[in-house]
Amino acid sequence: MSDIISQFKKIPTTCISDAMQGLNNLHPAIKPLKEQYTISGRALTVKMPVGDNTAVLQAIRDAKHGDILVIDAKGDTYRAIAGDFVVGMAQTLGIGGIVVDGVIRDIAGIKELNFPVFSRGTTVSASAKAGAGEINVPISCGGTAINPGDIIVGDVDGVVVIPQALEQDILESALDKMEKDQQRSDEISGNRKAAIEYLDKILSKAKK
Ligand SMILES: O=C([O-])CC(=O)C(=O)O
Ligand SMILES: [Mg+2]
Repeated sequence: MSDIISQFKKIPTTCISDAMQGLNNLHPAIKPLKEQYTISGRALTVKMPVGDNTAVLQAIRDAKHGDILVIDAKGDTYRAIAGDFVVGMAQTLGIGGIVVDGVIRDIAGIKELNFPVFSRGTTVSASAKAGAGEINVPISCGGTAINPGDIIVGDVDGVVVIPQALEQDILESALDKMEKDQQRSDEISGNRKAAIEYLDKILSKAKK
């Protein structure tokens, strides 16, 4: 895992989101299949028509080790973009995780694989393999623009996208935010006097 990818992996998505003024998070309905799943890697983007997962298979075939498949399935919740067989192949070929603005199926089998999938949930019906779709093009996923190579970080709170051109600056601000959050908790949590002082300070500033 490259250095910047492993550094982002240690930062909660909430701090990364704060470093981007809350602008680049996917729709919060896109959640990990298991709470403990985390992902951090570069986006291999997939644009597919509703109900045709050919481009997902192409992306799995072409992915580099550690890539995160980010799939624009238009928010469709009727046709699964993959089940345990397709997800198993993604795992076998070294993909780092799957994020989809859509749904999956065979979730008992996918949970057994222990492979991180973030989706809108599950369904029963599969997609056709009709040959449409594109990979490695700019997409919109969960209401957010994503370009191939952007950094994707996901955890129990959701998924954030770090645009490639800004990644070093965002890393620094997110690390700073994480440290400040920790300091604030250490000083204030469980301390009644410090909590009242903190609230009074924020409230008086907000009401000016
Ligand atoms: O084959 C598909 O597209 C979906 C499926 O059931 C699997 O991957 O197990
Ligand atoms: Mg299946």
